[in-house]
Amino acid sequence: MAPQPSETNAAVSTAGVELHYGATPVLKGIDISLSKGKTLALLGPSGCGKTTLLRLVAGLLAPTKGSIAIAGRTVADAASGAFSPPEKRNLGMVFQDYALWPHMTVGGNVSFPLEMRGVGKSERESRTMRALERVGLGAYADRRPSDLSGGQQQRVAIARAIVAEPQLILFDEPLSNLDRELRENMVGELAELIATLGLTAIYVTHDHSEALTLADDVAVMRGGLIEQLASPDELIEKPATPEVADFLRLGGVAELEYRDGHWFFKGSSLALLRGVDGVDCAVRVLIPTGSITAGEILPGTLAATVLRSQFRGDGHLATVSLVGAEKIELQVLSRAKLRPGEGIGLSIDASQIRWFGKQVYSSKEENLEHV
Ligand SMILES: Nc1ncnc2c1ncn2[C@@H]1O[C@H](COP(=O)(O)OP(=O)(O)OP(=O)(O)O)[C@@H](O)[C@H]1O
Repeated sequence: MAPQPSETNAAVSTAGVELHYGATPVLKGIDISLSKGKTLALLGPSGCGKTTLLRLVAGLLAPTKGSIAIAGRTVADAASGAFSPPEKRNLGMVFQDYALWPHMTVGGNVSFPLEMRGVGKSERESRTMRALERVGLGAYADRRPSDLSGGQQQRVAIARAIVAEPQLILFDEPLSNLDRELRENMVGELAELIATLGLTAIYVTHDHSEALTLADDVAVMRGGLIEQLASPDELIEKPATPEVADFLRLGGVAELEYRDGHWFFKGSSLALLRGVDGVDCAVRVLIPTGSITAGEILPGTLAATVLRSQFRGDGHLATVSLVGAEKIELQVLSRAKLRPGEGIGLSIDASQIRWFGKQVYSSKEENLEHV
């Protein structure tokens, strides 16, 4: 029997969804369930299948296998061939390029979905004004989109997406065309708007900070699969795999091997920790940025060389490589500006290291005095 969406009372659910282009699988079995009023971010590198999944939910593509339900109603099912087109799914959509009609006024753009639904003129006008006011553009109804800034145009697109009060809003990288400062402001505004209006939303992005700011749940995708689906707090506390930790830039991922009572950086004679239990094996670990203190090279610290450094608001975030294990790159937050090529000493708190693999080591390991 074909897999069915597991939670039929979810706002959106997918069960075993696959999408192939010819013989190439792009999505390889996606199961998600999103409750009403929640925001799910689809996060992952370019080409991992985020937009494809969004287009399947929108009804712009049909799954090769599996099924999709919106508000408990099956909208696509590969086994039975059932398929509802986008206009029957009661959705709002916001795209990266805004997709506003240049020949229409701002008000005309926003009221268009209501016209499509056959809403009468006076109700259309009042709902359009309400939607524009909600995004702070009440005074702009008679302007052309080309007279507005990028950020204002994207607000118009959001007003158009919410005007018909759809049960679900789909965002496809809506802020990626905006410059960094505007994007950072808009993330906060969008999060507030989603919360105030109680929207249920799916939000595609490749920007981890956008996803962690906006979403109740984040699906980290890789190669057509969901690597981990969890709340932002859980992802940060307990990334399931080194790939998730790396993608979320939680710190440096390193492979360690156990020899002679010590954990060495793989392929080097540089030991990170003293091990308590002697098990000859190799594991990958996350060394979180917050576990590292940078200072002078002193006895007891690990020597490192600064590769690059960027100011990020609460300090200088530097990428450093370890002397003696140059392939290992770690991220260090420093109050002082660090210059490329500069040598620094690192102290790493062993209790904060996250070990990936079957065994839990951290409580048994001890910091090593480096020389
Ligand atoms: N019409 C198509 N025909 C063949 N392959 C396609 C088609 N559309 C997308 N793909 C492939 O499917 C994969 C997933 O694409 P998708 O656009 O979903 O990725 P994405 O995670 O949204 O990436 P990006 O962030 O770059 O938009 C990519 O390898 C892409 O090349």
